Amino acid sequence: MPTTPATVAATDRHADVPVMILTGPPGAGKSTAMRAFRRRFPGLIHFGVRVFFERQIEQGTPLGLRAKKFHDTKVWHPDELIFDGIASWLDEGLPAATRVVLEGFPRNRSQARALDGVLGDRGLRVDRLVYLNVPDEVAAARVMTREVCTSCETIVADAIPVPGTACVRCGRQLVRRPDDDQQTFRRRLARQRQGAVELLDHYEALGVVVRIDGTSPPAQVAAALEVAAPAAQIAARRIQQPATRGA
Ligand SMILES: Nc1ncnc2c1ncn2[C@@H]1O[C@H](COP(=O)(O)OP(=O)(O)O)[C@@H](O)[C@H]1O
Repeated sequence: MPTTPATVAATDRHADVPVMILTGPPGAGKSTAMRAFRRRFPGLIHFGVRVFFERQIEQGTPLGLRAKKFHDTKVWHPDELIFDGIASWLDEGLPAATRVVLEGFPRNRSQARALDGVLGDRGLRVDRLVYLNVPDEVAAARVMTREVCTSCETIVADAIPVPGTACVRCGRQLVRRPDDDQQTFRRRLARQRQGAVELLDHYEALGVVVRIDGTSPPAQVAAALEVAAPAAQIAARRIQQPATRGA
């Protein structure tokens, strides 16, 4: 898309909002680290494919209706649906956002390129990709004992899951995630590892990758994430570089 004065003005509106991707294998501790990170940065908007579409389904939105059949069959959502979701989420959240975090997304090079275009249309670009990594067996052990709250998304681990236990934070029911069975986990892990190679390659070429050891205690992971987070002023240089789609 050619850049005209009108599109430059439109895209520059969000030029000071830093964008971070937080990714890594299932069980690396992304959601846990994000809980601390969100508390630290008010005004942060946070996108995760699973949670975003679960909410859309609950609310019966047009995006939720499209997502339901993929959700029910545990099939990955098609890219077109995910990008429609991200675009609508960004357009709703950006006017009041202080920073943007995408968790567990994109998953491969083609999604990364498409994301760069969607962000570029809004004057944004990825300032940091944090890769939170753990060995496969650590990931497996964590995921097999993980329980999540049906209401506030608190995550509980390191205990033998007792279905029906109450959440310590809000008292609602804890459940196992439907995709946390051994077979689905192994499939997700293999696919994640495969996509990560080209994803890291893509963002390493842009000089934005930081790796964090997810086997460290949660407080240490949270501190490392805070250090890795892009500063708001990094984004200011984008004003000189109005985006062109697919560049
Ligand atoms: N640094 C950590 N050390 C030990 N256990 C952790 C750590 N971070 C997360 N966990 C636990 O591991 C499980 C997976 O964490 P979660 O944040 O849900 O991972 P992800 O979002 O990457 O799939 C959860 O049960 C969580 O409580």
